[in-house]
Amino acid sequence: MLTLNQVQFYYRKGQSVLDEISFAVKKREFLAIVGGNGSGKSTLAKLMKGLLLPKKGSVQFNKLDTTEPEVAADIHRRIGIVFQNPDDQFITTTVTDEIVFGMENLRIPRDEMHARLNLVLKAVGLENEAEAMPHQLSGGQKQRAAIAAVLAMQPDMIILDEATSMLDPEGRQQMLLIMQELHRQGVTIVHITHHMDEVLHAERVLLLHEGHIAYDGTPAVLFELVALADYGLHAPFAVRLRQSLSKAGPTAPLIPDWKEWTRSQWSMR
Ligand SMILES: Nc1ncnc2c1ncn2[C@@H]1O[C@H](COP(=O)(O)OP(=O)(O)OP(=O)(O)O)[C@@H](O)[C@H]1O
Repeated sequence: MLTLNQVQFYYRKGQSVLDEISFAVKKREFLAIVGGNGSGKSTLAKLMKGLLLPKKGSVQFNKLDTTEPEVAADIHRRIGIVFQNPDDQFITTTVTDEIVFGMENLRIPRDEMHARLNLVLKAVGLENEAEAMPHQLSGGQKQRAAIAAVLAMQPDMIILDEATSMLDPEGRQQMLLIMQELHRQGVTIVHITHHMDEVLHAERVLLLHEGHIAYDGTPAVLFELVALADYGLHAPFAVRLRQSLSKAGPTAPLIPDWKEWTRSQWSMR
């Protein structure tokens, strides 16, 4: 569906941000992309959406190069993106207008637009906020409104670029449930995050480090075999707890020494 082949990108010549990036996102896949600060995740998201073009190599959507002008319009409709800061993505004054805006650009007939509007509001649980102004919404509601606006275009793929990072635990949980449901319905999901517990929901994870792919595989193997601390990351709480308990062996007390355990977790960071 989306193929990156030997991609290199820099903002300033001689200062490569991404190098030799090759991977393919398969249709209906749930892919997570993780990496420390400045590892190139957002840059990669923009290359995948065709908002940036590679300096070397190629990004192809359904075998067509993102450098081709006619491919840009197709990608605009078929790959949606939701960014980190919900306040940066609203251009209209109500949730409904925000959702309708993209559809008007696509010249969707009025009846169809109305049907899609109701569908996407329901999908993200914002039926009662249809006429609300975006700035009146909570952080989680804003991100759900942003997803609804993207969904109304009926994309094949949604890229969420740290879209959960500014949300409280409940907001994050709701977003994860929406991602899982969309994935179940056949939408390809690319979830960029630094919350490692969210990676557990993905089928596959890419670890970016200093502009290179350091790992491409299942979350289970990543947590089991990769020294995440070397990449400025640490495994989810549940995985670390299990590893600590299994290290302690079968004779370990049922209630672990929490003080000792917490100390060891902090020293891993
Ligand atoms: N518009 C820009 N102009 C110049 N340099 C940039 C620009 N955007 C990003 N960079 C640089 O590119 C590198 C990768 O940044 P990017 O935002 O892609 O990383 P990231 O992994 O998403 O980081 P974070 O997790 O901190 O958001 C960083 O060194 C950053 O300073």
